[in-house]
This record gives sequence, structure tokens and C-alpha cells, in this order.
Amino acid sequence: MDLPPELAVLADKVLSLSPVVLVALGSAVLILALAVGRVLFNLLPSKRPPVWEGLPFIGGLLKFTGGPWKLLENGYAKFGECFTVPVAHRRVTFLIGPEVSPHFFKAGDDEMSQSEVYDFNIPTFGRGVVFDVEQKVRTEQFRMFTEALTKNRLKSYVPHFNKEAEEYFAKWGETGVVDFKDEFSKLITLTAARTLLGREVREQLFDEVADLLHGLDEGMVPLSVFFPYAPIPVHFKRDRCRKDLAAIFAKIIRARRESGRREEDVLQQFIDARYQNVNGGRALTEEEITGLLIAVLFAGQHTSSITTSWTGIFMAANKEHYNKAAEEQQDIIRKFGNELSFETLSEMEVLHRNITEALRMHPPLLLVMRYAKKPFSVTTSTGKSYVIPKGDVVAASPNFSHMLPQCFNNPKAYDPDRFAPPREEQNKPYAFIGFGAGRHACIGQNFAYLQIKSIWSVLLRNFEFELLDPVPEADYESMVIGPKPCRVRYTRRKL
Ligand code: HEM
Repeated sequence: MDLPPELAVLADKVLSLSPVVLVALGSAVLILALAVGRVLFNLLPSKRPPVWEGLPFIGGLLKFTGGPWKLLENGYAKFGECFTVPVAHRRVTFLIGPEVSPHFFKAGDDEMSQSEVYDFNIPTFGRGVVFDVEQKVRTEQFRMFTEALTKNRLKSYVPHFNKEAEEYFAKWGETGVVDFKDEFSKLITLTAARTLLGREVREQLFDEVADLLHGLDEGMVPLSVFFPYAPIPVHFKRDRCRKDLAAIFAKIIRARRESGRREEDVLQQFIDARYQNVNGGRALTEEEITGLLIAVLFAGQHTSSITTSWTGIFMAANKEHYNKAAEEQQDIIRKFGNELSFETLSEMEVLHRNITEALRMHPPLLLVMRYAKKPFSVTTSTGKSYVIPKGDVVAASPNFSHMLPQCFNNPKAYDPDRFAPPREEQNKPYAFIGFGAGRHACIGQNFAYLQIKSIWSVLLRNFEFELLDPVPEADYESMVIGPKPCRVRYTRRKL
């Protein structure tokens, strides 16, 4: 085919250029094409989320160490509901608010996986359980735990919750000053020992086991999230404590299996349980039982004691809500007598709303995370669409989401009535995520409500409280986020 004369002249000129000039020209065209391509890519309706660049490699780490709350606040103000922060060799993409959350919570583990982001727990929980096993094995292990939380099982734990609370507060004087966080942390270790770890631990081995669990706790520091096997003293101690706990539980499990003696606790549930579709239908090993007990204890203990603390702090700071909850107790006593049972605790709607509101104001888990095994797209409330690539760590934040005015009316105000009809603000999908949501929503939620209600029923019936300090800030330095120290004066009185 003949070229038009003008083009033929141009082609002759190009071909007569030196190779060096040709390469330079080619490079310029390539750079121009890439730049145009990037602009066009950014204009496409589906694209990667904006990246909050900083210093290479350490930029994101610095943003994290500047405080996770600041990072979320600044990132949200700058980019909106979806943005990416490169942290060391990883990309962390934040999804903030209900519009961008459904896939995060609903997707299966083949798309949004937990093991890659939560595997720092393996040295604490131990081998062969939870994040150290394939997802289908983990699902069965959680199924075994769920069977320990049926209505009938929960009913059988309530007398233990009450007994521990009554005995604990019987030791308080007529009046005194306490820090709720310290008190509830001790009390909940006792009830967890009784209902989860079993009678032997609660009655004979409590101090020893509590010390070992404390060693495990101390071995979980922010560094452990990135380097769980770093050779540091707290990790060495963690490993020793984990080994000693395994030895104690192996003894207890063997004794129960040999004697045929049965108890009503979660330990018994694990002793009796069998895999169904994996591991040839066998029973759990002693090592697996120990690991699962530690895992459920870690999931429930600090989260529950912190929520119990915030519930008390906010009710003490907002007298009208304390009084309403106390009136509810009087009604329940009039109707059912003094006994606290599964049924009476379930009737306590005012107290329930106070607990939920405390959890909304201060969820103890700042971030819940997944690893994107497949790319997925999200659309923000303003209609922007992004594609989150495979390989990103994806994070949602209960704390931050709960403070969005599009989720909750006047979000900074303590207002338990927001959960009562007709408002029922918790019903907006993915607005209230204090217990997570969807596929991996908290299994222990009912257990937690019953336990916290039991504690606060005993307190509302026997004490008045006065905060001696202002409502404290949340302590973002700790792994599970609770209140900073706050002094509270209690005074005994009978309802
Ligand atoms: C107020 C107390 C509690 C809070 C705020 C809380 C919060 C949460 C949250 C946010 C998740 C979701 C994590 C994620 O999506 O990655 C979760 C999951 C879980 N929680 Fe709780 N939790 C509480 C009490 C408990 C208790 C008492 C137990 C056990 C006795 C427990 C056992 C679990 C378990 C086993 C999971 C994992 C579920 C799964 O991955 O499928 N939690 N919890």
C-alpha cells in the first residue's frame, strides 16, 4: 500500500534519524503513554482506592505509631470511606462506614481470609487450632464452641456468673474507691475460669492458671503483631506459660476422661466434641482443647471486662440512665423475686441498651481485619467505585464507624435510648459492628450480655456510684482498648 506523500516524507525522516535519537523518541512516547494511561485509569469508574503515600516503607508505620485514631481521622478527612496506606511491605486498605462494608463482612474465607492477618496469635493459642489450621477445620472448631453456647448451656452458666459477682462484691466495704477496669478484669477472670476452663481450675488451680494466663497476655505486645516470634523476653515467657498451661490442662482432661466425671462447662463441651467432616471424625486432642480454651478466653475476657467498665462509667456519669436501670431492677424484683436467672436477665432491656451504647461509644477492638484473596469492588456513599486488589490487608474499624453521623444520630452523645423503638438505630446494616457482623460475627455475644448483665444487676441492687474523675479517654496504647484509669466511689445501699 502507498503512503500519502506527506506521511512518506515523515517516515523517511524518522528512518534517517540516528538509533540514539530513535530510542530517546521511543522512550518519550512510552512515558507519555503511561502518563495518559494513568490519568485514564484514574478516570475509570472502577479503580484502586487512593493511596496515602508517605515515606517509602516506613511512612505507613509512622502513621500507625502516630496513633491509629489519628490515622483513621486524617485518612477519612482526606480520602473518604476507602483509602490505602502502605505499611512496610504490605498495603492496608481501610473501609469505613456501612456503604463500603458488606463484602468485608459477608464474603467467605476464600475471598476475605482471616488466617493471614490473625496468625500472630498462633504462639499464644498454640498449634493445631484456629489460625493454625485450614478454614474448614477452624469452622468445625468454632462449631464445637457454638454448641457450648446454646440456650440451655447459657442457662447453666448464669448461676455461676451470679455467684462469682455476689461473692466478689461482698468483699467491698460500706464505701470505697475503685477503678472499674481493674475490678471487672479480676472478676471476669474468675467467671471465665469457672464457666470456660472448668471447676478444677476455679477451685484448685486458680492462682497458678491466672498467673500463666497473665504471662500469655503480657506476651502480646504491638511488636508481636508484626513479629510474633521476635526473640524478646515477653515472648520467651509467653512460650513457657503456654507450655505449662498445656501440662495443667492435659492432666485435668485425662482425669475427667478416665473417671467419666462430667461438668457443665466449655471444657466438657470440648472433651465430648468430635470433628464431623474433617480429621476422620476424631475427638479433640489435649493440645487442641488447651488451644481452643485459650482462644475463647482471649476473645472474650478483655472485651467483656472493658465493656462492663464502660457501661458503669457511662451510667455513673449519666445519673438519669443509672436511675432508669435501677428502676428496671426494682420492677424485675417485684415481678420475679430476687433470683437472677437467664429469663430475668433477658427481661432487662434498659440495662441491655446501656451495655450496647457503652459498646457503641467504645468498642474494645479498634480494627477487624481480613486478607483479600481475590479482588473486589466497593462503592462509597458518594457513588465512587474502587477495586481493592488481591493481596491487600483490609481493615474495618468499629470505633471509627460508630462515630459517623450517617450511622448514629449525634454519635458523640451517650444515648442508650437510640436503640429503643421507634429509633432503633442499630438496625441500619453494618452501622453497629461492636460484635463484628456477618460471617464472623462474635459467637460469644449472648454469653457476654448475660455475664455483664449479671454483674450490673448485682451492682445496681446494692450500690450507688460517683465518678471522682471525668469520663476517661480510651487508652489506644493497649491491644484491646479500654478506659484510662478512672476513680469511682461506691456506696452501699439496698434497692
Ligand atoms: C463485649 C464483649 C465482646 C466483644 C466486644 C466482642 C467482639 C468481637 C468482634 C468484633 C468479633 C469479630 C472479629 C472479626 O470480625 O475479625 C468477635 C468474634 C469472636 N468472638 Fe467476640 N466479643 C465479645 C465477647 C466474646 C466472648 C465472651 C466470647 C467467648 C466466650 C467471644 C468469642 C468470639 C469468637 C470465638 C469470635 C470469632 C468468630 C469467628 O471468627 O467466626 N467473644 N468478637
